[in-house]
Amino acid sequence: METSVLKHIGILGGTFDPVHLGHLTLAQAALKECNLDIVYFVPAGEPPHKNGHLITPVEHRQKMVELAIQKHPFFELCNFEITRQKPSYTVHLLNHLRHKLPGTELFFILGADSLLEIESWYHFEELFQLSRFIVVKRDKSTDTELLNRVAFFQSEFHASIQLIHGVRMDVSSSEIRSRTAEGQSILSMTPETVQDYIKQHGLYQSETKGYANEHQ
Ligand SMILES: Nc1ncnc2c1ncn2[C@@H]1O[C@H](COP(=O)(O)OP(=O)(O)OP(=O)(O)O)[C@@H](O)[C@H]1O
Ligand SMILES: O=C(O)c1ccc[n+]([C@@H]2O[C@H](COP(=O)([O-])O)[C@@H](O)[C@H]2O)c1
Repeated sequence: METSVLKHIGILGGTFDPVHLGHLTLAQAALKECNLDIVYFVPAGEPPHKNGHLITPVEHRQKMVELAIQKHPFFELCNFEITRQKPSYTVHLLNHLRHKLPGTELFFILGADSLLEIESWYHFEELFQLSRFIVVKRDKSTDTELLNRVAFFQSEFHASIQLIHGVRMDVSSSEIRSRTAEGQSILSMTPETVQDYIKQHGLYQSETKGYANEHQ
């Protein structure tokens, strides 16, 4: 899409190991409710905080995102964090987009679980100056906890945070990985094209390893 006509750009960063319907629902809800022109999906080359499991090589994660969004006219892949310096700090991504896309408003999209941890992110105060935030509640946080944090970020850092309610999709990448490892179905958790890719490449065969068999 021609970037000069874009005014409101949504950015959904993630490990996407693998991408799933929760991500797509989140992006769709943000697009609609916040009048975004486009949502960029940004796979993290080296996710700063994901050290619980071995991350699948980014080429696979990127390909699965491409397959998941290929038919959606307002979703696009942004490969900035794949090609650039590691680890994938969001402050670098947002600074890059600010310079590349002057005159546009950036909206970083994230689940409430991520917002509640944002103070541990690299240069987190700067994030609130660079972008607005769109946050959707997942399952763990209570409303009070979330609302308190939002109020704190607004008063302390002049953050612009828009909460989206009523979008609830209880699916996670970790559940897909563990179900795949146990040989259970992941039907209706991620698009069919992604399910086929996971099968074809033998991803997530063991619970502790994210690597494809071909990389072991
Ligand atoms: N089901 C969901 N509903 C709302 N937001 C989600 C959902 N799944 C992921 N997100 C958000 O999408 C972003 C990227 O998520 P990520 O790629 O880490 O997926 P994940 O399902 O959380 O992975 P994992 O289970 O491995 O922790 C984060 O901001 C996260 O909060
Ligand atoms: O910048 C940071 O320090 C930072 C720390 C944790 C997560 N992030 C970003 O938050 C997004 C979601 O991360 P994750 O780990 O839930 O996939 C993704 O774009 C990460 O790069 C960013």
